[in-house]
Amino acid sequence: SNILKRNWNEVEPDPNQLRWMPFTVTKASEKKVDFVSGLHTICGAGDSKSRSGIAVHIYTCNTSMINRCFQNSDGDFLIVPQKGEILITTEFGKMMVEPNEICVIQQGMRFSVDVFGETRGYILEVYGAHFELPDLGPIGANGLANPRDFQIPVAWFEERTVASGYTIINKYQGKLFSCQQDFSPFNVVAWHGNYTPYKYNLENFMVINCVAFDHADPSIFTVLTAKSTRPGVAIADFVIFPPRWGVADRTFRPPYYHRNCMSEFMGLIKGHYEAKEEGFQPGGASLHSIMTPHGPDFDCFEKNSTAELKPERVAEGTMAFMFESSFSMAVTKWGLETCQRLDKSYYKCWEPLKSHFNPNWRPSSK
Ligand SMILES: O=C(O)Cc1cc(O)ccc1O
Ligand SMILES: [Fe+2]
Repeated sequence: SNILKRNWNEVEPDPNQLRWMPFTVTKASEKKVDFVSGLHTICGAGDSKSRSGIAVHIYTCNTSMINRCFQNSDGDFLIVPQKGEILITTEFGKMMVEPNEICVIQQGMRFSVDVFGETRGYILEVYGAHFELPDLGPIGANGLANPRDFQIPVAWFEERTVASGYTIINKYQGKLFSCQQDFSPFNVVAWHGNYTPYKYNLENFMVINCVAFDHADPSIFTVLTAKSTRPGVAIADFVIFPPRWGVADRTFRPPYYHRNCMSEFMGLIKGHYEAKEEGFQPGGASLHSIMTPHGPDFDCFEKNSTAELKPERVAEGTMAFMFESSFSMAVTKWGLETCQRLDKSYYKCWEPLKSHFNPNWRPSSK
């Protein structure tokens, strides 16, 4: 696997807007790749040793893990399947996780992944913090991701001897180690407590959006957050762009053009992202780094500069998401070179932008 080996300085920093075409899934007939051998680190920052930082990984695989399991000693994994469901066996039981669902496997939990064909997804890893629901503030008692919709495994065990050897793979300080034993580690008969893996279906997200004017900060779409010690500044937020109604008056409804103090790594589970109908594809990704300008492409800008502002469905049939972090992320050599999926013409999507500013325009007195 292409797990980050040593540091975040393998390649020169690149502040440009970056976009990746869908990451390649190797065919099983060419080469068998399982969840662990198909893990690739694309970007991140910080360090698991000081318990501070994050990493974003892409997994692409075609084969189940057989008599092997994985344990991450460095942090928690938030897994976002994009293609193919994954059956995760953990010490707590099993979870089937499909695209449009997400799951969290915390630090140290051993798990094995079965797949059922070509499989791809995204992983947000945080060192030294756990994911939690965001504070709802003035939203109050309920909304966004509700606790009732999180599912945890039912205890399941096997007492299985593996004479040929069962391999435990341990990610420790960014490197993979392995050891062998002659039995399955999933021999936990019962458990209690609340340190468990869990999954969540993104369809259950109770979307809150602007109903008067202006474009709400997408933090309103936060599903889970890994908080830092500074209130309001997350280590990382997992944010989604679900199907919803757009009704704002006197407003350019798509995402605004902006630079900001967060790194925005985006992926697409299905459909089209509202700010980029073309080019940003399911199974691909983009990274807009701290203070790097970005926003809708030319086509989106033109369409929405003249569109009549009637109520309309936004993002129907799609699910884009963002790993948003206060860390300034480095991109790995795999991300920039080895994967060969970098879209070198990404910047061209903004080149035709024209100014529509008319200094003589006045609000009409209707
Ligand atoms: O950049 C993006 O596409 C993500 C995003 C969406 C939005 O609606 C407002 C701000 C923002 O960063
Ligand atoms: Fe943004």
